[in-house]
Amino acid sequence: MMLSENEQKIISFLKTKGVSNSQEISSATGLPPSTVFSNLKLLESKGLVKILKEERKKLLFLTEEGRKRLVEGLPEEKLMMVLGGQPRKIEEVKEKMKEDFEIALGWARKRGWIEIDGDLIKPIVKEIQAPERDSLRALSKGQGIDHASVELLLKRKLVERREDKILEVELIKDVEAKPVEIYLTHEMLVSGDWEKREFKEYNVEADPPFLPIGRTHYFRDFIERVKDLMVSLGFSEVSSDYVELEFFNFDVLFQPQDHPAREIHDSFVVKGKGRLPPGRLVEEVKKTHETWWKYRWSPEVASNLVMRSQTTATTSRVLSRSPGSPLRVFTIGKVFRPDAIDATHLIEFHQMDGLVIEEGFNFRSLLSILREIFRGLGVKEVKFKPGYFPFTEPSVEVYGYVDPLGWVEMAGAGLLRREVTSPAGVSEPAGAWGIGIDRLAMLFLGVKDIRDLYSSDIEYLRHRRVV
Ligand SMILES: N[C@@H](Cc1ccccc1)C(=O)O
Repeated sequence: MMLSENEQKIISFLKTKGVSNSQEISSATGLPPSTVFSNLKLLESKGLVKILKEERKKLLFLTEEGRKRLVEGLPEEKLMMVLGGQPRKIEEVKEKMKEDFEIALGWARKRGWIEIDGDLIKPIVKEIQAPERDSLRALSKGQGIDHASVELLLKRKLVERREDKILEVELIKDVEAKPVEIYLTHEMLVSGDWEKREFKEYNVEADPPFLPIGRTHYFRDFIERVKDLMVSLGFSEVSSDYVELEFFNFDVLFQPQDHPAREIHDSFVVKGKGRLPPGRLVEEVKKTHETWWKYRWSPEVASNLVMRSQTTATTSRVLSRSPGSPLRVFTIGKVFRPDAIDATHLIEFHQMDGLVIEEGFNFRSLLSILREIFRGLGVKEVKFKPGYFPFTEPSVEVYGYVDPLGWVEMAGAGLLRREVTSPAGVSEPAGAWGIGIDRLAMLFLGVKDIRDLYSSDIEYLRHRRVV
């Protein structure tokens, strides 16, 4: 029977134990777990060991830092060495300890090992022993440690919890193995020695170690695809900040300050005030509100800051720059609204707003663009219902048909009112819409809980199939 050096190491350890597991074998032989796995699979295929159990467990591993500290000592231990039982100048110690100085000082003080006196560090105790060192040593030998010690090591980032596979195995056949070579070396070739040696055979069926590859978050990916679609329809992307003036989130969009329409959806208020934009726009907006809504428009209210509650705020910022025509822009990003969080509601979610300004643009052109967008998104049938938004007239709600749910509300849209375009100096007709992106993503990606769209759980993301 031909056994490699690693296989022999494992076999001789198993001879002493009979039954063992991959973790124990790894710490006893010093072989990394992935090597132990592949060799155990090999040994199984040779009929020497039997795999009794294969399970996944969260295990503690020394971090790189932990391995370093195990060998070199913890920073506070080093500090005590540097002091060597004598008071020493802070500057001098700092010089010697370099980047470890701060941490060392913190822990040594916390443990009551030193005291600071003027510009001196004085040792208080002689015998020092950081308990972490023992814990690290025990762990590296595969021994268990108590809960408090684990917590301490985790806190100091000396260990981390990782999920790993464990194989429980039994030695079922005793073998006297003769050594085989794993590597064909330059020397063997030169001397011709290779002819006399035996080499380890390849096992193409052995499990390789699992190598996770980085990839884009699936919701990010979906958003990118929506962007691609919009660009392919001739739209350019625009964006603006999450923290927004009420002015752009509401006033420019003709939502009066003293009207319940302002609270058509609640918004998060941000402390402080923003600055209204220079130029004629503020005057024009004030005039429009006072003429049509008949109240005294307040620049104070308009300067309040909110977390934008709709990406239509970005649209109103574009308008405020009197962009000219023809214009086709879109924006996709987060909006914020207070709500009770559950499987279908979050306090932050995504919208995709669009704006078209074009000579001759009308309601029919708007519906046709919306049809085109939804077709591009994979929604085959759409239906329009009259709707209401303070800034559009006429307004529609867009419903899309999705199996097996039926008709689902997906967007709001309309032609921007003169009261919105005129103050911004836009004289051509303009169409706008806002599409709820999370809902769409959930439907297309088969996600049942909206919170999963924002998940950072590596296991979940790794195993999620991208549709
Ligand atoms: N901003 C509106 C949607 C909308 C955008 C643009 C035009 C009309 C409606 C909402 O959040 O509900």
